[in-house]
Amino acid sequence: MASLTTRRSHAAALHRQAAAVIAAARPVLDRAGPPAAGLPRQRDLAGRLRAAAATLTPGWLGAQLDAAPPETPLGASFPARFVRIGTAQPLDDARFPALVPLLGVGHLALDADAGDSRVAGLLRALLLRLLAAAPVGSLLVRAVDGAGSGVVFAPFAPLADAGVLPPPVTDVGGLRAVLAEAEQWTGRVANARRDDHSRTLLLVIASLPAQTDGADLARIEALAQQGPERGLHLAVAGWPPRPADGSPRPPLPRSTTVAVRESYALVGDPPGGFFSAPAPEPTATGLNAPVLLDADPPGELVRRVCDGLRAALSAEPRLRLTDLLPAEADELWSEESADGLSTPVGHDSDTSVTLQFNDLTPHWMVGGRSGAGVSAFLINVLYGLSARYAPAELTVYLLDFSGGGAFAEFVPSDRDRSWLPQALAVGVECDREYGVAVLRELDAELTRRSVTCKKAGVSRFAELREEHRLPRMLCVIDEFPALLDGRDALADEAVSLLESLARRGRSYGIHLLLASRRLRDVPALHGGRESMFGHIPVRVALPGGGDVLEPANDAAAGLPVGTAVVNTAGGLGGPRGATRGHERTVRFPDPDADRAALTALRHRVWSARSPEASPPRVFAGYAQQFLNDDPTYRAALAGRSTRPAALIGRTIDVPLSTATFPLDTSPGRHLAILGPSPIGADVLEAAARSVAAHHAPRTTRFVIASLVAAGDEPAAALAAELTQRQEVETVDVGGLLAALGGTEPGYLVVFGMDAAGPGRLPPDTLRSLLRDGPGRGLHLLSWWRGVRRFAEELDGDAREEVAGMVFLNVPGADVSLLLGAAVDWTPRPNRALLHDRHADRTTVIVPFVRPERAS
Ligand SMILES: Nc1ncnc2c1ncn2[C@@H]1O[C@H](COP(=O)(O)OP(=O)(O)OP(=O)(O)O)[C@@H](O)[C@H]1O
Repeated sequence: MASLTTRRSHAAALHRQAAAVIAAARPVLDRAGPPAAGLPRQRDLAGRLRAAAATLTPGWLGAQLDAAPPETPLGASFPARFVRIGTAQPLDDARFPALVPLLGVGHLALDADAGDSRVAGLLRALLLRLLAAAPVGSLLVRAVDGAGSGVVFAPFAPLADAGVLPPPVTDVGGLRAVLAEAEQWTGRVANARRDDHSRTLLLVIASLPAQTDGADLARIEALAQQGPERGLHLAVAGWPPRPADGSPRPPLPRSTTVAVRESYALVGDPPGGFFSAPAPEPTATGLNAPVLLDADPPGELVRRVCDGLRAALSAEPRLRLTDLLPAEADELWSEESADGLSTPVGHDSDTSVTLQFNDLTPHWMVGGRSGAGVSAFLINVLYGLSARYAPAELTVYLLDFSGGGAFAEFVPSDRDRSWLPQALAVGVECDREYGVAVLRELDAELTRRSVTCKKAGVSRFAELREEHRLPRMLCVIDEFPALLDGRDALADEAVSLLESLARRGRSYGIHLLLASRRLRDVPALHGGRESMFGHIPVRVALPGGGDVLEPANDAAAGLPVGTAVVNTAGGLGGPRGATRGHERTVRFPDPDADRAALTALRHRVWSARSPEASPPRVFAGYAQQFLNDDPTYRAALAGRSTRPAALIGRTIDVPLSTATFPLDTSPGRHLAILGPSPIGADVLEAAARSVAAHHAPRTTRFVIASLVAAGDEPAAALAAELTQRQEVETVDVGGLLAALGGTEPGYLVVFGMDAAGPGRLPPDTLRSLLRDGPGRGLHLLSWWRGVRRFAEELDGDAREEVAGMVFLNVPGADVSLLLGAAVDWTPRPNRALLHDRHADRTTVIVPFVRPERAS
């Protein structure tokens, strides 16, 4: 980047030049008089205005973009006080470029949004001119495209990685994040010494997102009011917005307005000035000539400029992951964790910046907008730690709620069998239930360690380590706010577990690394020491992640991708300009750019594991579960089981234990699977097969009936398989009615029992089977497609008569009604709710499905 002094003197020269041109143009305009002054004079005037425009908008700022591509080098025409937006055409044969003042002066507001292709084209032309003219890296752009899902800015996508123009935001949440960043930006520049005033933020709004409300619009207006002196400028399409509540919005403060008409546009007066001559008084008439807006620049030209900017920006040497790892020659796992864990997270200039998980800085929180590199930062930290600390020194739990699958590389897969030996449990696309199960496990470990500490009479982990070789434990939770979502018992439990770990973890070597891209949704982030976040001293703000810092700390405003503000004092700021020992801005590497090194390191670490090491326990939210893979089922098949039980699926806990429903002799020990989903047939089939496996061959019998088409195939397959081990009878509805009154021990397995027809199941027979059957070893396993039919057949006594229920796609309200208690359940694919009335337990499970459903 050119030195500040050179740039400043270049800017001053251009400014002097521009002032001279304005001075020269004024008498020309003054002499011109009203447009009726005669055609030759107007042609002459247009000629002189063309010449003035050439001086005011040199290079990219005024070039014809559709003609031969400009050869002008990038970054050569700043400051861009004026920029061309089109061609004014007072007469058929008299034209001159239409310029508006923008950077350093005000804003641009177009009354149509980018749904009008001319507006979209103009925004792209404007953006191209400004990006190409500005010294590389000095102009940062934030883009909003509510109606167009971001397509307006698609040609500029290559700039995202360079940090110049992150992917456009398209919803109201994104708009608010961008506004917050712009507000921080204006605050930052207001506090800055003049030297810091070297970058400009341009906010381009192609269209406002749906649900933008009055408060958002007021924020845009306030930014427009304060922006020009503070390095913030706006180009807003679709302003004034059409009022939803009937109150019209005023023009955007300090802006040049452009009214888009059928075949041309009208340009209003620039902020603080008039186009009309001051005779006798200037009047606000705007530019007295229709303007053809600049057309969409050729894609090839945009590509060339973006590539040029990327190349220029990457001229600064990029950090590589290997810069954060121990030197190749060093042994793996050479560090001890008694006093803490430490790893470099990036470089501040040439100096490596190291962070620690220790007594002083026990927990970290990372924030950034989506796409800002949150996953990249976490991956760097995990590789940095796993190269330095052996599994005996460090164990990690990884929970990913972001849906990004960033931790998938740490678990074995078909393509790569390696895993991270320090990882104990990994939740890929987690459920909250799984997250809470992991936190419970950590909390239990914390309690165990506190007892050990008491016994040993010590209060610090480092002292405990002198007696016991315990590893430090790190729990990384990507998108942790997902755990706190919802106002239910699970969210309450998650909060209290996180609080307990945040408060007490430091003394017992248990650490949290929390990350999120939507921290603005988390209340109490700055609630002081009494809040859980008050116990998280290390704050890492990536681009758009200023929320992790104290509200008055604006250090993260305008960070490009690949950089982060690292603060070890809970996000606290301090006087700008003063050296802040607790806060550094670092560059960090993109691990994706170094895939080969990453894979090599993972294999090295994996190969160094102990021969007894087992892979981490993995919970993949999307993974289906099959009875044949279940350890409890296998044990039953091998004769290692005691009591008969129906196996329904896998519980969402750390070991993924089998969800079972024991079938003992208590009245009501029957299982009803409820919901229209055809998975009901799968669950019933698994339940029946697993029950059969619990009995020695030829010691029980099954009566199987399928009353619905969706049950025919599973019923036939079940019958075929069970016949090999037990006595099996397949019956139709008549046979079923007879079997209901039977007394022999065994199992009635009914697919689609609701289809027996209203009133066909004799109530007394059914009730006596439900009550007395288990005592005689007779159980009913059934799938009902509708909860209502089930409740009707059982005459309102359903929950008394049938102790086990599995709910599939049944709404939470219906479940609560049936169970007579409020239940927090939202039906979703690959999940079911298992209720065992006798055990007083209701759990979310992953139900077993038939192997044919494997996806
Ligand atoms: N240090 C870096 N320098 C340059 N580019 C980077 C850097 N870190 C990450 N990136 C790039 O930024 C993009 C987003 O990175 P990453 O997936 O880590 O972000 P994220 O915040 O987790 O995003 P998401 O919300 O999509 O999960 C990727 O294309 C990545 O290659």
